[in-house]
Amino acid sequence: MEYVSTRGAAPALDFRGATLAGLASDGGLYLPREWPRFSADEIAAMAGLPYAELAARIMQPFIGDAIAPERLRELTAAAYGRFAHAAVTPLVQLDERQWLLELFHGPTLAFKDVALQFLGLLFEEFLRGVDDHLTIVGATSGDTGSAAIDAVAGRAGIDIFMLHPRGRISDVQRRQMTTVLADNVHNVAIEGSFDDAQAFVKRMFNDPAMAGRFHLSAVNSINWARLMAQVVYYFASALQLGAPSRRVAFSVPTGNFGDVFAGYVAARMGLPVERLFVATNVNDILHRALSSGDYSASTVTPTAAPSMDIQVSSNFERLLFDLGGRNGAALAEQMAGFEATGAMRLTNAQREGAAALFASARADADDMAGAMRWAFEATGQVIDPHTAIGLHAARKAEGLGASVPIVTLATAHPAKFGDAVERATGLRPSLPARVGDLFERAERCSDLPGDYAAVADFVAAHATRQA
Ligand SMILES: Cc1ncc(COP(=O)(O)O)c(C=O)c1O
Ligand SMILES: N[C@@H](CCOP(=O)(O)O)C(=O)O
Repeated sequence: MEYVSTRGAAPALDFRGATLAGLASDGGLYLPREWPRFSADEIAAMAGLPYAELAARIMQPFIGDAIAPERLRELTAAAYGRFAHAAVTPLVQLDERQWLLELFHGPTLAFKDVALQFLGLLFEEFLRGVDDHLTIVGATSGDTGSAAIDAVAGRAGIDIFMLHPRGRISDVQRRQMTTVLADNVHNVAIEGSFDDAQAFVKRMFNDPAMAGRFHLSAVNSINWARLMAQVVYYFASALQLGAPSRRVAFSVPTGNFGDVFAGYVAARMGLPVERLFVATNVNDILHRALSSGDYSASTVTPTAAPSMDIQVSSNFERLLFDLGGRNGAALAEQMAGFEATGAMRLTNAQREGAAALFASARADADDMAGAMRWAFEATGQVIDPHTAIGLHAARKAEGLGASVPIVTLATAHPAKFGDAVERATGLRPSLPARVGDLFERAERCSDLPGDYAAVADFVAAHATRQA
């Protein structure tokens, strides 16, 4: 399988190249040249497969001959063997129509583990026996950071630098990163928002002084391999609910548009997805873009769902590229306009294409707390604030046939956001034993100003090997 950049100017790469590169050299994001498709019979034949086997089946067409099928099955078995639930991503029924897809049974309690446990193994696989060293630079609003650090801490041939916005993530999220003291892990708290951190990361990939000197790589969802692994749980849940004979809708708490784009990919591969609900908090650029075509960033407002406090959604570019006829030059121009002014309008083709599958909803603080309360009081489920935003959208969903179930992606364990859950429900969820004595451990983190040069100097000073 060949991968092309959304901005059309970077060289096409194979799966290994796209995974190790992360971001394309023209500033674009890699996508497969075409979508592999499964027939209804092929999808039906996947029903009942163990998760690791299903993952290998779904991902093989994207990976091609970069990894042999037997080896891929070994890697997925190792990645998903670390999950605390035998089903890996179990489904829980809330009422006749509403379901939760629990994605937080991995080591760091958020959906990011599903892709990052696998990506850590992929990096190791691709670096084995070659003289190479990766300098991973990432940005996190709380969950990607801990999942990526867990996946690569102590691995040979890798340094990881993880930027988070100081004071804007929960204590559990921060400690899950800063208490990992492996030599190859560097946590950096910057002054500013997640968007600032993400902008520094992207700038570094396009800074010859850094990209020419280090083999930079990405663990954020700008890396295609992240999204590919997230496609699997759409298939897993839909199959359990009767796909391919039955259509299924999903409601996805959304920030960087990675998770919901994985749902779009599942639909392009043949999964009968009736609708994808893009659920945002008050940082609602995606809701505005999908409902009125206005993609304009404003200041990030801190909320009780901090992982979704995002205004510049990296993966939206992938959707605009795919819906806009895959014209890299036109998209590069559209994105350059956005980068210069902070605003852009979707074209008619992009709006109409999106409207065929996506709908959107925005939840404010009361909506979010209300959904947490409803889940607890009506169904006995304690859910986290991000999941609550998805559930709010799912419960408001209109225009779906009576037989269509709605699956809300439960993206984080409620104990990661204990204060907000307790405020809404009166119950404080306890941390699962697998995260250990998080609050007893020492922390290590460097504070930096919200300044690109300071971040680049820090990475250059601490990276252990140049390219
Ligand atoms: C708990 C949680 N829910 C939802 C999201 C949004 O996912 P995405 O950025 O893929 O849209 C994130 C962060 O990405 C998150 O950490
Ligand atoms: N919510 C994320 C933000 C980064 O998203 P990613 O999926 O692009 O890595 C986080 O928790 O860090």
